[in-house]
Amino acid sequence: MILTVTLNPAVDHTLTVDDFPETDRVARANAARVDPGGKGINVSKYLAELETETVATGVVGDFLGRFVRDRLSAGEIEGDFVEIDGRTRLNTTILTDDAEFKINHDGPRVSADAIDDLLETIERNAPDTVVVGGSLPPGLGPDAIDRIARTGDWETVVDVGGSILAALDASYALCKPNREELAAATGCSVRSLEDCYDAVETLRRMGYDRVIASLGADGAIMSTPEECIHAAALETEVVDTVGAGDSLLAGVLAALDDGATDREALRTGVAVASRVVSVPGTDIPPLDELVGTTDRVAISVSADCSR
Ligand SMILES: O=P(O)(O)OC[C@@]1(O)O[C@H](CO)[C@@H](O)[C@@H]1O
Repeated sequence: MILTVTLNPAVDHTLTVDDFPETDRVARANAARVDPGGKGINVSKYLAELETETVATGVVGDFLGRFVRDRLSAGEIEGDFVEIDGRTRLNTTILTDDAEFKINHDGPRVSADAIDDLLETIERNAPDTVVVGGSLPPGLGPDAIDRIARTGDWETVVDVGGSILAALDASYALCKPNREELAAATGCSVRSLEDCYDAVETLRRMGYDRVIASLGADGAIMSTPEECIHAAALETEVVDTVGAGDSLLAGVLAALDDGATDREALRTGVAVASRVVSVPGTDIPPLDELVGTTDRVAISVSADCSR
């Protein structure tokens, strides 16, 4: 079972406007939606839609925390959260015809005691894999993630910011940086695809067994001890990129859990992400239509990333 940990969950508020707000004018949104979010929670949402067994954990509080719990259970996504005194944050996305703006709140203060409760929760669920996703709320440092990785014999996967990736020092089976996070974690320039290959290798040398870099329109790279795979993105009409990286990771993990090879798993991840960017918010589109699209994901393979 794949358990996800979101240390800083969010309610994602997505507003669609015709024109972006101007100074001193009220902008009117013609569509709005709210979704339970935060990177780990999104991974669980997509895993559940892909029929992979998952439990979402993390720390939630107050009415927005209740919303996260309630919406997950209404969607039949198993949750097992630790309650805190603070209020789960509200993150806002504004979509216009041709642009996307995202404002993320820091989130409530979380104490180290909440991590003790969380560790108990994780152990009780006996996962094979633990995915820690998203930012750290005020009060917690990278050592909270290292504690999670060191507590059990599960494999730990991280989808966290670049500075956190650089600071972690437990053993990690996989990390999934985006382009910005790759640059921040390694100090490498990541303008070209070649730069990304180099940065991915640097990250593997920093101790991550596998690295999957999500590169938006440039697709994704997966580097393993055996090979380095690039998968091109599928052409699709992009409505909202929020959650794209989470869905790529969920697609890869679901396929690996089903016994797929790394190459097939990366193709599935890219196909899932290409579908998810076609809907607003961190909504879960039906993913059964994926059949057939994974074959369309073009891949190229090399013996290693350092070419
Ligand atoms: O502030 P963080 O934790 O880095 O990111 C939080 C977030 O932007 O990530 C998800 C999309 O990946 C959203 O559901 C959520 O609002």
